[in-house]
Amino acid sequence: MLRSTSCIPLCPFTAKQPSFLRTHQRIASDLSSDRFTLRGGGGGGGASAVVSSSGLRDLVFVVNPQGANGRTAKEWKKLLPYLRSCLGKDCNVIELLTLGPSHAIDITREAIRDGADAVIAVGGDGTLHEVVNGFFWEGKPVGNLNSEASHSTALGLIPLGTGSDFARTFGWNNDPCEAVERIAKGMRSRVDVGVIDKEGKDLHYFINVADVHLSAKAGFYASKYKKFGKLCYVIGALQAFMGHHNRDMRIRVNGGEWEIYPQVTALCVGNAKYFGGGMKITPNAVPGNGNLEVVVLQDFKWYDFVFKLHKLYNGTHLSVNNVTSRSVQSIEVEEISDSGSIYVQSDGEHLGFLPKKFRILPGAIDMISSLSFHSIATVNPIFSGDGGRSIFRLNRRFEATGVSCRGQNPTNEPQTSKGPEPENVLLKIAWYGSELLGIAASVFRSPETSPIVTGFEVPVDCSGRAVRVAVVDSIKQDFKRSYFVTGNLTPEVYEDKCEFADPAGSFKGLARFKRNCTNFGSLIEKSNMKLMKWENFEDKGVGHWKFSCVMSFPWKPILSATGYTEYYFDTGSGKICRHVEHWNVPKIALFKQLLRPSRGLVGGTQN
Ligand SMILES: Nc1ncnc2c1ncn2[C@@H]1O[C@H](COP(=O)(O)OP(=O)(O)OP(=O)(O)O)[C@@H](O)[C@H]1O
Repeated sequence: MLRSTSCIPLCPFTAKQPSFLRTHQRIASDLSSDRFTLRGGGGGGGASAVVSSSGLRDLVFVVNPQGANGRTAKEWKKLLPYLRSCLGKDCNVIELLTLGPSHAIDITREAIRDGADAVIAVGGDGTLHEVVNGFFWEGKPVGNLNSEASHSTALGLIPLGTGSDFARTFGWNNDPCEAVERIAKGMRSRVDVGVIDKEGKDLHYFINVADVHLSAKAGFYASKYKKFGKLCYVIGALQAFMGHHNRDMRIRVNGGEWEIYPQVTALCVGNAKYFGGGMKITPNAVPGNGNLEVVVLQDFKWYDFVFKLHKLYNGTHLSVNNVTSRSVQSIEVEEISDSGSIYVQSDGEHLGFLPKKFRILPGAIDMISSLSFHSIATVNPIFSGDGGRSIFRLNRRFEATGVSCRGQNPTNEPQTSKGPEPENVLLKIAWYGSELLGIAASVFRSPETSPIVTGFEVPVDCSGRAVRVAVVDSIKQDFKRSYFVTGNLTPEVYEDKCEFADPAGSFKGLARFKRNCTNFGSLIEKSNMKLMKWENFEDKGVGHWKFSCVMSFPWKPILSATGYTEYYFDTGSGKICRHVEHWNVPKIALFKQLLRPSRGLVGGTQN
């Protein structure tokens, strides 16, 4: 019986492996405790098991601690107490950390053989991809070794990766608490899986998007820059462009006639819609309709990407010249010159080079979802209770108790917008670009003229902590000085290494924040900032604000938004250690405001 809620140690894997497994493979569980049922592995997997013998459900969480450059491990650690409190009574929560690439495949196989009720990938698309591959062995689905077992193992996902593109198709964001709620509800739906092979050999499965040539090369390079977060996709794309040539290819759809596709830039085979950190590349793909959507970009030049990138992100590129889309059950792709150098990737993981055949396995896996996959025709998921069966009995308890996540008060907490807001790499570039521009512009500006608040003595309590009410009062004063645009804040109430985050990015350091504010302010003619409401919570204060300004560009655009800022207090010093801005206006709308000319004037502070 597995009743483990702690990480299980792992021992080396030595058994026969399928060809796509890479080195460093390990298999789950030194299950020395008699709480665990040990079983010999069949089908060449051989090894110990991760299974219970009680009536409780066994949920195996396969965690990639290296996902999102280590953020997955941190988020997972924070999530565990909540997860246990939600699921612990009805389920065995079995946590298995991967030790390296491909390990998740082995863990998954063993878990399925031992009858786990669900294997849940915790990490990004790469981890999900490996878990999906663990559902198969030598071209067949892995089965429960107990032939009398009545249930099949479901696939689950807690999306905590860099891109987490698969989750976007269903409107799941990277909020792990929502994912836990989904798992607790336990609705299942059949989901299609794509399979890739080369002349019937080297079978490899994908659940999101497989792609060929430029995008695959970009993904290959992007994987080397994950430490830069979502910027890795931009860097990867730039590197892939260097020396890139479009290539003539031949394709065969559903076993029909071979067709020539000249000058292919990229060919994408979608079981779901998004790849590359939010690009809606196969907008008509539905991971439960028994088809794959193939989108081919031909004869694209670098400037086509500059002018059409936004269309690729919002999924409107199918109307662009040289873009074709078709729904297929299988597609074979070969390069005409047969150079052997055309990259292929599946679910963002490098998978060698052409030629390859891609085909669909309809309804191959039972997936834990909160919706019917057949209903995902548009970006917004339609929640449906009839698409699956409930495997857990926690739903009512959730709703009745209103379990809060991370200590947040579900009624008082300002709500960030839910649902999908595709990350826009363009906006990221704009964000970093504007910061660089600001720095460059500041070189030509006269020295700082706005007064800097200094010498404020923060009152402290008997344990040396800054008095909360004084810190809050300083923030309110800073609002009166429009500190967002003047940089004129009370530095004494902030930690020097305070983290500043907004919808586009985050960084640490008060000095950098002040500099960015000042640089931003220098681009503004008039501004008006008002603190509308203040809320106090145990670990933070929340200021709700209204902001408008006229930018000093020749077309005088007006930016206008409401939002709120969370000010987290350091438990030791009592000072602000995190400053998190939330804009109620979607990023893309702000961007549009910036481009819109106006003659308008905004009453308020003259900067
Ligand atoms: N313990 C580990 N150490 C190093 N690499 C690992 C480990 N476990 C898994 N991996 C590899 O990490 C890679 C990336 O993982 P994952 O997809 O979870 O995160 P990500 O790349 O940040 O997210 P996304 O794919 O959504 O952009 C996978 O290719 C996987 O093989």
